[in-house]
Amino acid sequence: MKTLFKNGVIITANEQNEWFREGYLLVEGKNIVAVGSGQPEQEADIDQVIDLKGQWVMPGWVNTHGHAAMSILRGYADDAPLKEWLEEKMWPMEARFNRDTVRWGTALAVVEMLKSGTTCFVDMYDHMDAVAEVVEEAGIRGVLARGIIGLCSQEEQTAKLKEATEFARNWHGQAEGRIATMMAPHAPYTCPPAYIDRIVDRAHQLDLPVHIHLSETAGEVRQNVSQYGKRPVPHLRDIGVFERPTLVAHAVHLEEEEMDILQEYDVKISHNPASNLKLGSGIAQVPKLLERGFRLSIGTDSAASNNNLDMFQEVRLAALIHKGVNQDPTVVPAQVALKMGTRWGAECAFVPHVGALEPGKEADFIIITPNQAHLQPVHDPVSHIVYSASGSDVCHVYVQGKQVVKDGQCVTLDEEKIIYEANRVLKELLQVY
Ligand SMILES: CSC[C@H]1O[C@@H](n2cnc3c(O)ncnc32)[C@H](O)[C@@H]1O
Ligand SMILES: [Zn+2]
Repeated sequence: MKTLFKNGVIITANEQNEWFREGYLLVEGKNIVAVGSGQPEQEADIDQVIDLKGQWVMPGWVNTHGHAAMSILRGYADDAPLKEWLEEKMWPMEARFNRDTVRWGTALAVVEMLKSGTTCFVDMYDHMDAVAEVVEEAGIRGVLARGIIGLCSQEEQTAKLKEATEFARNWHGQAEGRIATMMAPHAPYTCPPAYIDRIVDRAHQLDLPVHIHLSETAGEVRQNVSQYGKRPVPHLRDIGVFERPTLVAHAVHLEEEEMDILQEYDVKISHNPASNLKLGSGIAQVPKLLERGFRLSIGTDSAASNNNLDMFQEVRLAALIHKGVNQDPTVVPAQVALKMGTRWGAECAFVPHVGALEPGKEADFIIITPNQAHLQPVHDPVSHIVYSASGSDVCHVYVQGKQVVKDGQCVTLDEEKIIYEANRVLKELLQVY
């Protein structure tokens, strides 16, 4: 099946740094087969032609860090620092989560993400079979890992590792290739070094990347130094984590030598500005990292610390906050922010076959209607996407060439039922609490 999307404004961060052009996108099955300016030379063998009438087409956002099921806890505990928020609020509630809680919390998050233009998300959580089933049904793309907290007995550690391994093995490549898996020790402060070593060994055996929280707060860095005599980056390097392709979340508190190490091992970074602000964790040194050549990505973290999953808002924040902090409006320009949310996001999530509109990539893209007061007049669509648009401007979403959002509504999931079920599972949680 070949579908031609014509008369659009094609917006993408390509390697030539051409940002947009009036033209067309040709999709065959799962893949983009042609992108061009003006009209295609011939339409003879095309099955379906969609006239975009000037609408904007861009790659779907890649959200490189989150915990989807925690949307159940959105607004449950605000205005607390990470340690207290985790230990006194999140972990006691999560201890009561079951497969059903995770299923409906994740479905709620996936509807929110798809409707706001995210076509791929990275997720670290528990009951991951339920997450993978939602991904399969929704038609979204997911890079999924069973998050492992090792503050428990040897027996429990072994059981968690077995579960993570089975999940990673069973689901990698499933859902027509839309699911990829990783191994995810939660953080250096929740996993003893010997346990991280075992998890990384398993990642080697399965040939999978590693995903881990890193240096989110100054407190955890201090704890790492007093417990292990090293800051978290050399600590993880010495355990051997970075011998695997690794994606770290946050990376707020880094010294120059730690940046050197991350660069030496080509470690990928997910920048989570809203969560870092809301939990009072700090602000990552994004301009410095970009200057060093890191191809950074952006993540929302969970709806319990953000408190939404709209990548337009996250990308806008990433573009704005560093200008203010550094008193320099030239840092993180709109084009770089767009790359972080799309092409570089895909690289950091180890799905380089998406994240851009070019032949050879899979057809994960979104369509935005620019005929709205807040998106007019148009000097530069990239500017409007980063600084003016929001998730509610997304009309249509395609993943692997298949439409999953039509006229702003998710066509693969039943939003009304999901909202009902999410409220039901929350009520059940609160009753036993
Ligand atoms: C073991 S599943 C994932 C685990 O991570 C917790 N979590 C959520 N947000 C954060 C964050 O910003 N830093 C560290 N850990 C976080 C979540 O509550 C789950 O327990
Ligand atoms: Zn997290």
